[in-house]
Amino acid sequence: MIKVVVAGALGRMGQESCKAVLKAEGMELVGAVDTREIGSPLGIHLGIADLDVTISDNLEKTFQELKPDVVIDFTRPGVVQGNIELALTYGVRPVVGTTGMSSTEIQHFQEIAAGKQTGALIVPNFAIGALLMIKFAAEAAKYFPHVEIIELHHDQKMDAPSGTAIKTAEAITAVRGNMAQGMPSELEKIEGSRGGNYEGMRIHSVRLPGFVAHQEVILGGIGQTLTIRHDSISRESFMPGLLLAVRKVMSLQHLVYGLENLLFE
Ligand SMILES: NC(=O)C1=CN([C@@H]2O[C@H](COP(=O)(O)OP(=O)(O)OC[C@H]3O[C@@H](n4cnc5c(N)ncnc54)[C@H](OP(=O)(O)O)[C@@H]3O)[C@@H](O)[C@H]2O)C=CC1
Ligand SMILES: O=C(O)C1=N[C@H](C(=O)O)C[C@H](O)C1
Repeated sequence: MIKVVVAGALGRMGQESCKAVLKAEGMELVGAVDTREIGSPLGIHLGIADLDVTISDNLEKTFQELKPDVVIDFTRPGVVQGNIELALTYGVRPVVGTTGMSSTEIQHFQEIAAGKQTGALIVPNFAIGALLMIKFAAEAAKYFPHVEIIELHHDQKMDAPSGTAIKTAEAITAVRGNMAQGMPSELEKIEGSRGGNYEGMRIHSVRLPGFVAHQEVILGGIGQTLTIRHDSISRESFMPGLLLAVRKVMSLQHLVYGLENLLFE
C-alpha cells in the first residue's frame, strides 16, 4: 500500500485528488492538510461516510505521526516551496501539482532530492491530453517556429502565465531557441496587449468564470496556421496522470519535472 497525504485537501484539486486516491488500488489516503476546517472529518467535505481522516493544519506533525510514502501538493505558490522542503527532510516523496515556482526553485529541489536520493515529481499539468499537446507543439515548431500561446483558465487562478504555458514554451524553445517574432518596432498602445515574452514567444493569459483549464498553441507559417488545442473540461481530467505519478515516484531516486518524462520514455 502506498500511504498518501494530500496538502491543500479542501481545494478544488485537493478534493478531487482525495477522492481519486480513495478509489485507487494499492493506495491508502492516510492524511489531509489544509488551512480551513481544521479538525473536521474529511468525509463530510467529500460526501463520504466512514472515512477515518481528519483535516490537520500541520504538515510536519502529519509526516511524523503518519509516516506517509507520498505527499500530493495542490496548495498555492509561496506555500508549496516549504512543503517540498519538509517532505524531502522527512523522506516523503512529493508529487507536486502546484504551479508558480521559478526554474531556480525547481533546480534547488532537484539538487536536494538528488542528494538525498529521494523520488520527487513536479508536474505542471497531469492531464495526458495536455502532455500530448506540448509534445505535438514542440514537434510542430521544428517546421513552424513562429508560435504564440493562449492559455485560458477560471478566474480564481493565482498565477499567470499557467505552469502548462511555461512548460510548453520551454519545450518549444528547446527546439527553436530564442527567436524574435513580429516587428521589432511594434507599437503596443495598451501595455501588455502583446502578452508576456518568453524567449521571443508571446504568451497570453485569459481569466474568466466558466473556464476550467484550456490552451491553444498557434503556429504560423507562410499562408497557413496550425492550432493545437487542449481542453480540461473537468478536474477529473488530471486524475489518471496524478495516480500514475504517485505510482512512478515510488521508484524514482531524483526529482523529475514534467510527467512527459516518465510517460513518453
Ligand atoms: N498540475 C496540474 O495538473 C494542476 C495544477 N493545478 C495547480 O494546483 C494549485 C491548486 O489549485 P486549486 O485546487 O484550483 O486551488 P484552491 O485554491 O482551490 O486550493 C488550494 C487549497 O490549498 C489550501 N492551502 C493554502 N495554504 C495552505 C497551507 N499552508 N497548507 C495546506 N493547505 C493550504 C487552500 O486553503 P485557503 O483557501 O484557505 O487558502 C485551498 O484549500 C494551483 O497552483 C494550480 O495552478 C491545478 C489544476 C491542475
Ligand atoms: O490553476 C489551474 O486550474 C491549473 N493549473 C495548472 C497550470 O498552471 O498549468 C494546470 C492546469 O492548467 C489547471
